[in-house]
Amino acid sequence: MDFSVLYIGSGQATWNGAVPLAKTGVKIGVIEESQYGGVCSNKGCNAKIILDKPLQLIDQIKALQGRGLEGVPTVNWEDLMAHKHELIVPQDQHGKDRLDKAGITTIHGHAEFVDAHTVRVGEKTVTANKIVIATGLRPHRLNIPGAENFANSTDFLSLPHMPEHVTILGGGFVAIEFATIASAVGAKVDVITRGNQILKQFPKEYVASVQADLKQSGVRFIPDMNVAKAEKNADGSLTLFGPKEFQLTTDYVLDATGRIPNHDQLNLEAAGVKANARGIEVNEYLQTNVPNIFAAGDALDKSIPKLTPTAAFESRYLAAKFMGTNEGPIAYPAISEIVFTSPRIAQVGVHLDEAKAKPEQYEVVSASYDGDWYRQVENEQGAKLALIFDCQTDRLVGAAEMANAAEETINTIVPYVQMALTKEELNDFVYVFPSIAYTLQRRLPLV
Ligand SMILES: Cc1cc2nc3c(=O)[nH]c(=O)nc-3n(C[C@H](O)[C@H](O)[C@H](O)COP(=O)(O)OP(=O)(O)OC[C@H]3O[C@@H](n4cnc5c(N)ncnc54)[C@H](O)[C@@H]3O)c2cc1C
Ligand SMILES: NC(=O)c1ccc[n+]([C@@H]2O[C@H](COP(=O)([O-])OP(=O)(O)OC[C@H]3O[C@@H](n4cnc5c(N)ncnc54)[C@H](O)[C@@H]3O)[C@@H](O)[C@H]2O)c1
Repeated sequence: MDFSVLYIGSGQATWNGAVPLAKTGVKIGVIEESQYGGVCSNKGCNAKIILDKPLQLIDQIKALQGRGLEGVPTVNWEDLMAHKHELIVPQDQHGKDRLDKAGITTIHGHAEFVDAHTVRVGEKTVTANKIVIATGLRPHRLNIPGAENFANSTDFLSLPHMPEHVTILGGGFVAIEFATIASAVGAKVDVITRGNQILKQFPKEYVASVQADLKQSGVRFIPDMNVAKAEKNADGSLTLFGPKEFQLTTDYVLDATGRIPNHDQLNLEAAGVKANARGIEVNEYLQTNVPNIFAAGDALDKSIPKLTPTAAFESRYLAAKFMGTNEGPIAYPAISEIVFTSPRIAQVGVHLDEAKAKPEQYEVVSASYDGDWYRQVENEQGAKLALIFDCQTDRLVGAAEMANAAEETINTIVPYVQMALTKEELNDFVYVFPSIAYTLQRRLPLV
């Protein structure tokens, strides 16, 4: 065999585990058809946050107008994009260097199964004892006439100039994060959804508040609309058509209707690996129905969110399994997630809406930060936190926050939920002061 372990794909689901595994002397190969490091490093989280962060700063500066700050900076999208390119373009090479340095063999090209131990890349075939499918997702494209004129998230993240009028299809993460960015940069933004709810996995109350803020800043939401076709006009604009004579002309359409697995291009049948429209089917050891073939990351059919930290966790789990240091099934910790709106919404563990629906099982301790002196320093209005306790054990099982720094608060809470601390134990920490985490402790039920 050419390799002990062969990974297909080089994203978070691969390198987090492959690098430490290679350091133990295991012979590893990685096949990547596009950029090393995968979506997050090259066309996902990292690029998005570079474009988002300065816009969040502007919001914070706006909140302090007349309170010591005068004048609001304007965004120069072209310069911001150049800054993004400067940081993101080298990621492909960094991704390859990381693998090279660990002694991993990299192969650039499209991988397809020949059989359960053999993979073809162009003219070449390679063999391995174990194979990990970590091929991720690609943008879904609406199946309607004219959809070839729509942009996807990768296009938006390299948009050279912000169009005057941006229309976004979908109400998930990409749709709402990119609507936030486009609107803050000054575009007129429409968000068209086939249902009437956006960001379904986040607390309804917080989502309604963020949506109201977006509306206030000019974003127009068009719910319950299935766009049926698009036509390109002579001036380059696009006209969308829908039922009940719906018609909308815009400069740019972003198709943010989700992401689909790449496994349909792997010739899985040759290896006999089972998969469905959601991803590769695995057991609790991330093993497919073919014993020497495993899968990790976004490529999986899984119920937990398809995110960078979950892909990285699965990658490390598989490496530990291959090293023989973890023989057990995968045991996911409390999962946290965030949507980068302004303010952010973040959560960990049991979801707030589920807790509210089951008062006999969960106690919800809600707190508003309004009036909190440290939030007044930044004049932040409307920030909210909810802590969720299990009624029987009195232990913390979840939390949600809507605030500018929600990522930091929720990260502070992640270990508490993971360790299922009691209210008393939550008070046994001494934080630096003044700080966001200290503010959080002031919101705990016993204080
Ligand atoms: C716009 C956007 C923003 C995001 N923001 C966040 C965020 O803020 N926080 C967060 O946690 N997550 C975010 N995500 C999700 C995150 O990027 C993914 O969960 C993560 O990248 C999954 O890693 P992965 O290794 O499973 O897959 P990927 O990163 O998709 O890697 C799979 C790799 O496999 C390669 N590949 C596929 N098929 C083949 C083949 N046949 N042969 C060879 N190579 C192949 C692909 O080229 C790709 O490089 C975002 C995603 C997008 C699109
Ligand atoms: N902050 C973050 O962690 C972050 C940010 C961006 C993306 N991501 C990840 O990237 C992935 C993709 O995000 P996304 O926003 O593309 O997908 P998504 O699944 O979050 O949202 C897709 C949206 O498109 C709608 N939709 C689906 N099919 C449709 C159709 N035929 N017609 C009209 N609307 C349709 C859905 O109702 C939903 O509102 C997710 O796995 C997400 O976890 C995460």
